[in-house]
Amino acid sequence: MSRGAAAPVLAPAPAQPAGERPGMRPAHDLAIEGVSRTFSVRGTPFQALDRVSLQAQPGSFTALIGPSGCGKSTILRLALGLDRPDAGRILIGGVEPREAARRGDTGVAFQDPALLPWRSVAGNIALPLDVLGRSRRAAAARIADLIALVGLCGFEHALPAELSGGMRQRVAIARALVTEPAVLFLDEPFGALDQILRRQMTVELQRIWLENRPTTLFVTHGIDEAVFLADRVVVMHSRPGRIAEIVPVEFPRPRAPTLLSDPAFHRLSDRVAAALHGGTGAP
Ligand SMILES: Nc1ncnc2c1ncn2[C@@H]1O[C@H](COP(=O)(O)OP(=O)(O)OP(=O)(O)O)[C@@H](O)[C@H]1O
Repeated sequence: MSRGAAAPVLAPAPAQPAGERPGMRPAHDLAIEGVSRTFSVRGTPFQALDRVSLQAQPGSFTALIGPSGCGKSTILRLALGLDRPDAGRILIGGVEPREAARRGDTGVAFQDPALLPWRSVAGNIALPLDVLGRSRRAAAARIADLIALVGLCGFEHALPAELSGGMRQRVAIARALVTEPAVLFLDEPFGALDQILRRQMTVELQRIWLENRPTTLFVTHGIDEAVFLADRVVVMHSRPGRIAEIVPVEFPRPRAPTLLSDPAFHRLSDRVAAALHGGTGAP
């Protein structure tokens, strides 16, 4: 579905019109429909996901938060076509995840940036193009743009060992964007960073996302970063993994770092915390 098509049920429209640049591919919608997944753990069935349904409108930013083991990464693995659901289905722009991945319509960054140590910054960013058999030369301008976008000008030829943790994570985000994905998946991309860097990267991610506006599903344990970045926070509970509540976030964009100390921000964060802890608000 192209940007501007009729809105599916759950996702709110992005607060501002998407800032498309010439040549950018339009964002796709993401439809997770009644997805269940049971694993076998030492011969005993373990239901990781129970009928999870979620619709994300093109260009929307959804944060997914929940206790450890509630199935957040499992949802991402299914949406990336790395695993298959037992029931239900996932469609990305109307096609199955494996087909979307084959077309380069999905991009992903994980907590561990997993850069190839022998490749430069530019070489690591180009990796998905190599995997898809696309010309790196044709994408040279795109790679240079991404290096500027993530603030790494001057480090094009640096090796991962020569970068800080935050710089490596920026490379991973640029790599996730190199195919101009219509849907971007981020699995705790700042989970390994210290608190100060994590906050800086949260603000940076907003800037990067506003440039491209891919439909984004952002998995995090951080309530602050979920509320700061997202159009809505999807709260999951575990055993079995399911959606407990969806909290809309209506602060206008771009959101300034001062929002983090705004009483309205704290009220919303408290609401997410209460949903997370079963309505009790207990830590
Ligand atoms: N391949 C697998 N085989 C068996 N069990 C699995 C497999 N993958 C995931 N699980 C189980 O499914 C549940 C959900 O795992 P998942 O990694 O999706 O959780 P999560 O919410 O991402 O957790 P965290 O926040 O700790 O990363 C866990 O109990 C996990 O042990």
